[in-house]
Amino acid sequence: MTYSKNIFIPVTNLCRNDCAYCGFKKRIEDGEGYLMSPREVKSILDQKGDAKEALFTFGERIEETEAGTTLLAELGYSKMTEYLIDLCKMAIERGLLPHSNMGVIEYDDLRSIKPYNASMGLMLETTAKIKAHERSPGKDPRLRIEMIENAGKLRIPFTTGLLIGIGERRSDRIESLKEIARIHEEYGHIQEVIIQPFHPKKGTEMASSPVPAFEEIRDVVTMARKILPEEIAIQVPPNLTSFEKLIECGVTDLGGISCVTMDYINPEAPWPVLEELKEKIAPHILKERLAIYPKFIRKGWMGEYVRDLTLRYADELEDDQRGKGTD
Ligand SMILES: O=c1nc2n(C[C@H](O)[C@H](O)[C@H](O)CO)c3cc(O)ccc3cc-2c(=O)[nH]1
Ligand SMILES: C[C@H]1O[C@@H](n2cnc3c(N)ncnc32)[C@H](O)[C@@H]1O
Ligand code: MET
Ligand code: SF4
Repeated sequence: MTYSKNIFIPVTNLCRNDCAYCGFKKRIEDGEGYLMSPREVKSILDQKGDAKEALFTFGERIEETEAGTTLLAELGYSKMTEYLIDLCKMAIERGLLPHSNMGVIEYDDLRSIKPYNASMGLMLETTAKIKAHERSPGKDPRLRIEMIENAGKLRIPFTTGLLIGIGERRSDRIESLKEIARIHEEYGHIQEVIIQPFHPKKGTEMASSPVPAFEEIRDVVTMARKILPEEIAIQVPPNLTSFEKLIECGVTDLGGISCVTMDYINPEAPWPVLEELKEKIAPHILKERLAIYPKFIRKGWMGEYVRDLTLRYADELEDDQRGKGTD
């Protein structure tokens, strides 16, 4: 069972979309929306401890909102990708491998940030047209599929996944998994697929929708293991699932775990302590990995500015894990 030691940087909670389940997105008008300044980001990066990954998360395309454009301009940028590049440079200088999830962005934007990232992510969520996405143009499955394909064309090691319990049917889950398998067959860049259960958030439209039953998550994981090629890891978040009971169905990864920052998307769900994780999965072994999987390190698919750091960390992990076998 693998995991990545990360720190979570929620760069902005402004967003052009409005997903009915999301408690992360906030509005300037309500006094809760923000765009972090470089100084704020720096202060999080400086608390990194032994983390090796910086997870940059965003609401989508804030340039398309008036408040977003204004706040970016105040920092001296006209595009979020330009700002992200500077944040990635800060992370790399401090020994962190960037993994960015900006939501749906254009091919040229993706290309511009690739050199500064070890890997990137975008949840497909579902191929179905659902009510929870009716105010979210960026959740059109065609756009998401296109972006995941673009990442493949650019040889970006990629994380995607399904969000379970947002109004999709079982047949939609199967179709979504088959779609990811199809894309991977063409480009070979998917390193992991997250099976993420919906968790209700106070004050959102889906605040009283039920969480998916454990049996449903187990069913999706089991189908994922059958539909996806063996080389793709299946990830479940350890703070939202009984991951130890899913090992037999094919879960091999717990994603990013932070000792410093909380899960800003699911703030009500604290990260488990590593020692507890180890006990829970025994006799299986918990093993640290990087934001980019070994296969893609061998292929040299990381961005050029994270190459040296990636190789150094890969060596270090290999040395640590030889003999010891754990940690
Ligand atoms: O690419 C993504 N990575 C997500 N990750 C990152 C993921 O866990 C790891 O950082 C990747 O596995 C890196 O390879 C999360 C990490 C958290 O700590 C909390 C939530 C997420 C959610 C996502 C996500 O939606 N997309
Ligand atoms: C970072 C990822 O978190 C997921 N996400 C957004 N809102 C929720 C929620 N209420 N419960 C679980 N996951 C959520 C989205 O799929 C996003 O891509
Ligand atoms: N807004 C992006 C998405 O939904 C990134 C994470 S959600 C806070 O895909
Ligand atoms: S889930 Fe992502 S895209 Fe949807 S509203 Fe929240 S931040 Fe925006």
